[in-house]
Amino acid sequence: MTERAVADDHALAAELAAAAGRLLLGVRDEMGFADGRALKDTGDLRSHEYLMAALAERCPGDAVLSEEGRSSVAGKRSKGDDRAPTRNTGEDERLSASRVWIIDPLDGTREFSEEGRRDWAVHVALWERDAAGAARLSAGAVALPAQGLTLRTEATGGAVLVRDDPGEPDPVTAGSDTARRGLPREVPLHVPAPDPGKLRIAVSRTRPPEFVQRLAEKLEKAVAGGVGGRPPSEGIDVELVPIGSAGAKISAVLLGEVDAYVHAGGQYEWDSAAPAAVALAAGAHASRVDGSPLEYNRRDPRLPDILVCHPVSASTLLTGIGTLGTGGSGGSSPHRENAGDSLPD
Ligand SMILES: Nc1ncnc2c1ncn2[C@@H]1O[C@H](COP(=O)(O)O)[C@@H](OP(=O)(O)O)[C@H]1O
Ligand SMILES: [Mg+2]
Repeated sequence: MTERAVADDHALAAELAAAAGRLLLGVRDEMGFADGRALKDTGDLRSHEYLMAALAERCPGDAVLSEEGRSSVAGKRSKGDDRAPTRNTGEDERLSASRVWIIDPLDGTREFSEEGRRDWAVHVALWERDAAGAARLSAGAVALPAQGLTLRTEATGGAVLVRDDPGEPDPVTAGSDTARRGLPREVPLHVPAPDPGKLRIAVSRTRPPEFVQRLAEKLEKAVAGGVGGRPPSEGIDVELVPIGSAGAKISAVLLGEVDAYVHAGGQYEWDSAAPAAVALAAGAHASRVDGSPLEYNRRDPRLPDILVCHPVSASTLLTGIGTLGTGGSGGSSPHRENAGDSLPD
């Protein structure tokens, strides 16, 4: 059963992601950074509870898959908060639902707990199956609360960048965001093309896949097809850029701060659903590292690898990954489900 409580799922996703982001900034202010473990747990749990309650109120009847609602952490507690997390929709009900919200209440939990870091995010995505059975991510929003930004899909099919508060100087977002001040509150978001002959690839700060270094070396020597207009086999100047949070890395691609995000070796649907929805709406390439589509709302939520980039770079990166021989996920095939996925923080 589906009861629609809102006219615009895109606006709702952005509203909830941004509100959870404000809540998380408040948790940082309230707790400080002395006890990182407690800060991470409290942030995870409070954002989860906020989003679960908001979705139950605004979209009763929709299913929800949250990182923090997994049955495996049903007994998880945070210091100072002794409630168990609200559970996700049951698996069978979720798999037969036509609308499923896939949320990561705090992506980049580790960075959230480190003072001064801005690379953490809130992810809110909507997966829908239509009457003909076709499934897709239909809406998504990624809030970057410490950067004062939300990236979201919109009803007309594109994506927009929303600045939290264009008028007010914000000490947290001062720094590199100064140049953005004075821009309109909402601007269309289109993935920028890379500079010719250059590729900045975002990787995990703490778990960069081993094969990405080899990919960089391969691309620097020669490539099967040119990047950004550079002729084939000239080689590319590759820079690996460590950033925390899948949402922050994919946002960095869409904001032109890097040119690609490559990950393998473990991740879950909630880590990529919202940023992939926004990336696709912004005209980016987003796929598994073997080029197959990202699929969501499956029984097993592991989705261990991803490539996001401008379409002009996709074949070069996919070909480069393919020639490494191990597949992107560090095993015999990029599709190998890594039974050893480490549990997120
Ligand atoms: N090998 C792995 N196994 C499981 N999850 C992983 C993973 N590598 C990264 N992730 C998850 O992907 C998100 C981004 O990671 P990173 O910052 O290292 O790129 C994090 O989500 P959370 O912060 O929500 O736990 C992290 O837990
Ligand atoms: Mg995550």
